[in-house]
Amino acid sequence: SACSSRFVLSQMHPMWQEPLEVPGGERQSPIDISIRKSVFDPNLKPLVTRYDPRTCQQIWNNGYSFLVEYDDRTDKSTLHGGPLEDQFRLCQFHFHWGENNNWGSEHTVDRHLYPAELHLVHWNSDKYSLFEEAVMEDNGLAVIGVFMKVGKRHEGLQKLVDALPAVRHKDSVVEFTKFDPSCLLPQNTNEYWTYAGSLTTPPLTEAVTWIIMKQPIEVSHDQLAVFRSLLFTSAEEEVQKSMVNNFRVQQSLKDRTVRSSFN
Ligand SMILES: COc1ccc([C@H]2OC(=S)NC2=O)c(OC)c1
Ligand SMILES: [Zn+2]
Repeated sequence: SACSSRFVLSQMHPMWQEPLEVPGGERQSPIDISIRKSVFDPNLKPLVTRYDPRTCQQIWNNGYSFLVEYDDRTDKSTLHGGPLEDQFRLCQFHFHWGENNNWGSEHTVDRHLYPAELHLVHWNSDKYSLFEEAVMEDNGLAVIGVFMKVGKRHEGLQKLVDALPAVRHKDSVVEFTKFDPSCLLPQNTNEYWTYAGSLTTPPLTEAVTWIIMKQPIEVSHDQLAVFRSLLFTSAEEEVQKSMVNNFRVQQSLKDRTVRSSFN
């Protein structure tokens, strides 16, 4: 699918150096979400996700995370509502995690770190015709962030976990079909925070309307351990590096307000 835009991601390497200045740099992600500083907005609508598992295509290890990629050539898997004015098309989801269960998420809530964070990536198909176009526009992307905490095994995630050994190395791809990503959403999707932000890896473009779920999902310790068995490095490289700590450091809120859909 277009949304992986291989040229961009392939230039990344695990410990990419943070660029000192990002063009604009007024709305960078991730951030710490301060509950008491967020502002309740009663006009925020419920989120509406309509995902068709038949659009699920493959899993790709891009050397920074692993992406589950969807066919985004038609409006079959979509997101609208919440803070969004337009309809957005699902193109991929991926995760960020740590080397242990003490850290790994990109966003934090009152400085609380989760062991991992899921990103469901959508682009504005009302205004643009390709992910590559949308990624350069300030209303181009909508990413749903879901925190993951260690607890009971997540049955829906297990199908994905079982496929990961096939994409252990950077640039490996495996067919992966009929997966409904709504099974990875918490049961309550009406409580979320939303703010204007950016991609958290190069190109770091300030194109993302963030929708961060208040309720985390539970996954087991063993399921997270399989994430950590992935490698940043390709099969040819002599020194293999575990794919862990693939998260960006927190960015300044600057002149932004985080809104909440709940009081
Ligand atoms: C070119 O496509 C990209 C590039 C980077 C990211 C990073 O930004 C966030 S958010 N997570 C990431 O890993 C991306 O995710 C939507 C998509
Ligand atoms: Zn991400």
